[in-house]
Amino acid sequence: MATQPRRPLLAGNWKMNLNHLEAIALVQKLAFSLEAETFEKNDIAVLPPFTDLRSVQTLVDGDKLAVAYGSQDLSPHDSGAYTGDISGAFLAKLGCTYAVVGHSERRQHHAESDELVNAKVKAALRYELTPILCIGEGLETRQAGEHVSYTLSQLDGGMAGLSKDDAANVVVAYEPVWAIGTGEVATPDDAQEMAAEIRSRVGDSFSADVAGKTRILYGGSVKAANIRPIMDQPDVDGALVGGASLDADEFAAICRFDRG
Ligand SMILES: O=C[C@H](O)COP(=O)(O)O
Repeated sequence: MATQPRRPLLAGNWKMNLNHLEAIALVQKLAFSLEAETFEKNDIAVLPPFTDLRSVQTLVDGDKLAVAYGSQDLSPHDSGAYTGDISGAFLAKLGCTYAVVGHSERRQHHAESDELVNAKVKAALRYELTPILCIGEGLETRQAGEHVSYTLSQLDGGMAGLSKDDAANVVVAYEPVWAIGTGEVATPDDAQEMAAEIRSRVGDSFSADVAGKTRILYGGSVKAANIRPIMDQPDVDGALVGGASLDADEFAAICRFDRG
């Protein structure tokens, strides 16, 4: 296996789970159960609901924790008459490092198009938030053998119009929809196939240098028991974890992953 130049990222997407008090308890337990060496080798992040972010910020700042945090979405706009939306400016002020963009649940339940996702990627970058751009095919698309073209089309749409510098700051999360919350985990070969395709397309669209820097995560039913063979794939640089990130001990075990 080739030497990995990219720093692994293990990110826990809590989705619409855990209130701000539960958030404090989980982040405390996570941070204090992980060893310093885990934070030295891997980037660890939690992605709570918006309403938890101020509490997480206060905890992380107050106790000088090495856990990063971010949002699950953001507005494509900076400010104004957009009732219910949250600006990247607000998230940056709260100390967020990351913003998830284009999660399949937003694409499904909020009809988010590639154009909107692209605008959100750009909004995150305007505020120096690292977008975690989610892409991935549904079951029918995979069964039709069109998963590569479908997923790369989402990648092209999400990263359209970025400069090379901005593109290098995007984290791409490949999340096959059929593996999300289903217990159906993609095989390590599936994850590697798509991660390699994504890296290759980033190289074609931007440059080999950008492709070499781009972190590509796998997401979909990741648990401590199945992360190793997925993370052993040369183009997989981490995981976007849903359900298993709601349990501090389980997520800590995932975070301890060592690429070796
Ligand atoms: O963002 C996380 C993914 O949707 C994966 O969720 P899951 O680990 O519960 O399958």
